[in-house]
Amino acid sequence: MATLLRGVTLPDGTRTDLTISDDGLFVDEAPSGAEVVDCDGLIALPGLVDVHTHLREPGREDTETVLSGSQAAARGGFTAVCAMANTTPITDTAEKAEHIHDLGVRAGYVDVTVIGAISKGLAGEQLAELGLMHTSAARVTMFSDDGNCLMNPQLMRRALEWVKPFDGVIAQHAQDSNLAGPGACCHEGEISGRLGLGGWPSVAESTIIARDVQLAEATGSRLHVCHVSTAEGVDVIRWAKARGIRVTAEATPHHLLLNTAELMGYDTTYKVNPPLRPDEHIEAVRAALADGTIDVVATDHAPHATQDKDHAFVDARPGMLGLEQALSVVIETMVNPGRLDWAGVADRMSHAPARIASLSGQGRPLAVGEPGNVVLIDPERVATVDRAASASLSRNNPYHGRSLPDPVEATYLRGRQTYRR
Ligand SMILES: NC(=O)N[C@@H](CC(=O)O)C(=O)O
Ligand SMILES: [Zn+2]
Ligand SMILES: [Zn+2]
Repeated sequence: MATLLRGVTLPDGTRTDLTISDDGLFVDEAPSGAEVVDCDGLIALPGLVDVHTHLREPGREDTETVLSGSQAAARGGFTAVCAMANTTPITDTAEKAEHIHDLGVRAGYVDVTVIGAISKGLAGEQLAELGLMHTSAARVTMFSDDGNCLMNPQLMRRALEWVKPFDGVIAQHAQDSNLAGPGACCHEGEISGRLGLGGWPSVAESTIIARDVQLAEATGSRLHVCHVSTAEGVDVIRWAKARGIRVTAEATPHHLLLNTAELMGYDTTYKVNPPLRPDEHIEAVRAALADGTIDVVATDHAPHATQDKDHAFVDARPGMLGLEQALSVVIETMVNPGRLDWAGVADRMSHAPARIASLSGQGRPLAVGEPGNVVLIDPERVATVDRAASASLSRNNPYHGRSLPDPVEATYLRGRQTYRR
């Protein structure tokens, strides 16, 4: 059915009517019989795009399926997510990529784009079927061993060379475990010492980024840096961009809001890779997102079962949820303090991620002739996060009990409503 969003405010502040036709495109005139939605006080953003989502299907459907993760994404205002390759089995062949692509189409809540593994089995030894995954029906353009850092520089170089002809991108989980203390699970510093937890120094991140941007320069290929969490990492990316190296980077909501002190109670909800950092790093990440050194916000939505989190801190699985509160955290940390305006949010959470993932029908302007992908938000609304009130099958929500913006009123994927409060 056609939809008329009456009196909605665009990211640039202008007020207008937006109409989406039956066939899912923005059009000039509302056909008779269009559903009219009163958008007084609401802002329309282009549907959000997440370049870093963990759906756990196949393998751990008890923690997330393509369907449940897609529903969580729609609730968070997303119209597209990119599904990471560290499922069971690993997404390292064309056939496995097509399977996940099909599940995404069948679910129908968001466009699910498949990220392929760089190395077979994420083992870091041999390249996966990069070319075949790209030419498959899944049209994979982004590859990542996320969960593991691709350590072998030779393999990294080859992967960058492989994807260059089709302008693919290699996404790196930059974390050198050779620099980590035994059982590392906390930022290396005062708190890791007090808690007796193994530490990840910030240079474990920045030294890998430094290596990889130089390989990207040497090959002329595109590198994307996952979950940048350190001031040193930001500095290297800023240097690389100034040189014209083709590097993009993401920040997660949790690294924008939460600091190392969350670990003081040994609550394993806060165990994540890379670890939560002290305030000076959070400030560097926020500043980099504001000035564009970090291109996008990506959730790193990482669902885990309670029984996989209910362990001593060192043994619990790392990762936390992100899809449903990503925009809330960006409003709290970037918009409300005046560091990003709504056009900036549209860029960091829709336009730029769609460009990185080569999604031609996503991240487009809210304009006649474009696909009707849109999220309606109430910028004033605030609520207490309840981990039980979630479309995700997992409950490792790090924002549980916090008062945060609660903006998402409705999400439309090519004109079809995929979420309504
Ligand atoms: N972020 C995490 O701590 N965990 C992720 C993997 C990853 O993003 O590295 C997961 O798959 O659970
Ligand atoms: Zn990672
Ligand atoms: Zn991840």
